[in-house]
Amino acid sequence: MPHTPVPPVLLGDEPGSFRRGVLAERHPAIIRQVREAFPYDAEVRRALDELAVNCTRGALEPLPDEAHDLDRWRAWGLDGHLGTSWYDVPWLWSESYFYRQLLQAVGYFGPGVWQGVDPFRPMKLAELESAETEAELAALDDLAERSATERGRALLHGSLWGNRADLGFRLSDAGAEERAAVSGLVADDSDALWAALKDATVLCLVADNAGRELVPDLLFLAHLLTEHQIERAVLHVKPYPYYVSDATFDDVLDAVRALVAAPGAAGEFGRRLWAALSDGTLVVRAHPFSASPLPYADMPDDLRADFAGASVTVFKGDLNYRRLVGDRLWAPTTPFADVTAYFPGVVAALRTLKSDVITGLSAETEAALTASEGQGWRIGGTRALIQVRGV
Ligand SMILES: O=P(O)(O)OC[C@H]1O[C@](O)(CO)[C@@H](O)[C@@H]1O
Repeated sequence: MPHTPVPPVLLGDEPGSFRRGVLAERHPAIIRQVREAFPYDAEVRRALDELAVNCTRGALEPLPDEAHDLDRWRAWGLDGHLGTSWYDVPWLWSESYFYRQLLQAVGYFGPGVWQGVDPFRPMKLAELESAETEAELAALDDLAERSATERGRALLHGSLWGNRADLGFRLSDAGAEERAAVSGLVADDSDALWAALKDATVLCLVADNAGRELVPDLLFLAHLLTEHQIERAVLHVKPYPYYVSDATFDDVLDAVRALVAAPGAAGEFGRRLWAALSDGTLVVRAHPFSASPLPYADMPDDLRADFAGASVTVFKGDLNYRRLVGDRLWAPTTPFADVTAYFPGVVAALRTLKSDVITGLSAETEAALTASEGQGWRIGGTRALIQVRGV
């Protein structure tokens, strides 16, 4: 990035900022919700209550000596942050460690009966089984009449706007679901994406949320496989529950099973996905780095090799975008190509805007957004983009 000034990494310390609100208000709200999700025993409830106090008023505490991933967190910088206020370490670090500590509190890593029980599963399932999801699946029947090109474009946009479905975001912004999406994209490289997909063999999709985002992601992959636009899809999910609704392998199975059980075109998509998982043309990976508190510029070699082997890698959602470009307050006109120059191969971002980080806007777009909304467009979840580098 020869000419791009690099702003500092975002912290959550600025009073009144969206980021501080996430740490000070969203995190305790998530703990309250988790506390009600299952009949947790007294030990778990106590651990959750302690975390609720610690994460808003205290400093980062260590993981247990026997934690299976202690060395990994140390390699990611744990020792340098212990004893520091949650507000004074990088925001991404603070958020990621919060979810790791939440899973510790509920006994997710065991030993014990709560081992492997996703504390967010009731919320995820409620969404997957909702009337909204049912209506979205029923709408697939109309798509069947359209040309493959039109279907592809509709499914790409379904996957993009599926990113509005984010249970963590809705928890702290109750009006998010009702606010109308603004259909014009703030950046639209979709032609470049289709051009890259024309000669593609392998597509990597780095998933974001389960349920109403993962379902359209899977539909998009099924379409590309069915139309022989790609030979293989690699779906990266989280290795454990994270940011409330982020997709894990269990969520992939729930989504595919829901599709298979659906009537009409949705059921056909489901059977296509089932077959693709069985024959290895759809592969799911849950790399530990997918839930790391670090930007993708710091990814390990094996993950880099995975992305390098893909014709195109698509990053879904706001958090993945923050990690792709670096969690920094870039000037909005900073070229997306500059901040992703480190990435091996063609990379695309499909994201609705739910945090301050943004790159790749034209000066005109930034001026128009700011004139109409101040800085609210950055975090409101009503705006979206498709950005591509490397075609
Ligand atoms: O599900 P997404 O799109 O990654 O969004 C995650 C949300 O959490 C945040 O990281 C804030 O915690 C925002 O970036 C966004 O509101």
